[in-house]
Amino acid sequence: MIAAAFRGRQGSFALDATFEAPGSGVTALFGPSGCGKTTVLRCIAGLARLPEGRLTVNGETWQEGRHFVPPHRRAVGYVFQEASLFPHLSVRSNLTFGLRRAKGDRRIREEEVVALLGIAPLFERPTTMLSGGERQRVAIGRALLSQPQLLLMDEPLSALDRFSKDDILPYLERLHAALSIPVLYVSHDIAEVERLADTLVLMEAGRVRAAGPIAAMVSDPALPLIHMPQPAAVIDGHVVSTDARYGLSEVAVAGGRLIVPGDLGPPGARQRLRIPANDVSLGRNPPQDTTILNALPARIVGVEPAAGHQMTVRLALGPDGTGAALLARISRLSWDRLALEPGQIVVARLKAVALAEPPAVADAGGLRQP
Ligand SMILES: Nc1ncnc2c1ncn2[C@@H]1O[C@H](COP(=O)(O)OP(=O)(O)OP(=O)(O)O)[C@@H](O)[C@H]1O
Repeated sequence: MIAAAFRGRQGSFALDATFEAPGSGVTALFGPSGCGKTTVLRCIAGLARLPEGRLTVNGETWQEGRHFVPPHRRAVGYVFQEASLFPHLSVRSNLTFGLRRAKGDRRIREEEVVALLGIAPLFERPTTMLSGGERQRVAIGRALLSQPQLLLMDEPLSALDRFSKDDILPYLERLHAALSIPVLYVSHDIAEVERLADTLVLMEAGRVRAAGPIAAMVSDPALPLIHMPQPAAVIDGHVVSTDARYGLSEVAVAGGRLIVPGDLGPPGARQRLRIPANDVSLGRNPPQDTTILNALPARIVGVEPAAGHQMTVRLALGPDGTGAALLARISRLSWDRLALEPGQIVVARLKAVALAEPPAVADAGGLRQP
């Protein structure tokens, strides 16, 4: 468990941020530019010290009153927007530098990090001959090999172009699945956060507006996320079966089963599904003669007005309407024509189910501690 509370000023900026994050998994700090996300990470790393601060990380107190553990004594891995690799060293030597900084037990093993991030083919290259995405993978590897208790990532993808982002995201997803240490991940890209995070800390103007499990936060009508132009539901599930002939997998989620493109791994493998509200339509009856693969019963929980005479309908999957939260963006006209109202059981039709598909690299499951 990470418990943080930082209060004070940096120049004209006032920070008053208090939150708790689980001791494992990815916690995203999300909010508009200038709301204080980087400042919070710097306080956690000990690079900034506000007059009032309290920080405990998995039972160790790093800051309280006058007690302040200096940055070099905090077991923190820090990955920045632009990878700051040593230009005169090869990839291998950059990684070894991380290992040399390691204190205490070497819980995170080099072979595992290399496999997880797909770095082996890059070993002998000078870092000046890497793409942006490759540089970030090496920077993440180096940070992990310093054996941190906590990994801090500050917009690690924001300096990358779309292609490099798409290249590196699956590696981050694998990292997430294999890593036992907690990750604090700063981003202002909600789609990225929805793919990676378990917990969301929503910041606004130096304060924490709300914090909690991401699936609940993205569909909470009291929070701004559902009111954004392209809201999406986040649903975690596990693979039930795969069908090689059709290139599909069946994923069980609370309240139903979804058919998803691709081979998503063996039965039992966990999968995160991100379902944009614009890809969900509603009907009163099961569809007939349609190419849509996923049509599931769901209960209308509530409805929020959206721009352009549209509505965002909040749903709970399952014939009894108690399953995972789903969102549908429909026109006001459709809502009236179908005479929809909260409490009704409807059929949600999912046009596409985007999800986090892990890359085909060697297994690095050993990273997870027992
Ligand atoms: N050392 C400093 N002295 C004075 N002001 C600072 C200092 N560091 C940051 N700020 C200001 O504090 C505010 C919060 O900055 P911060 O970088 O933490 O925001 P952010 O949410 O990470 O933004 P972004 O998403 O753009 O990176 C900004 O207004 C910034 O200009």
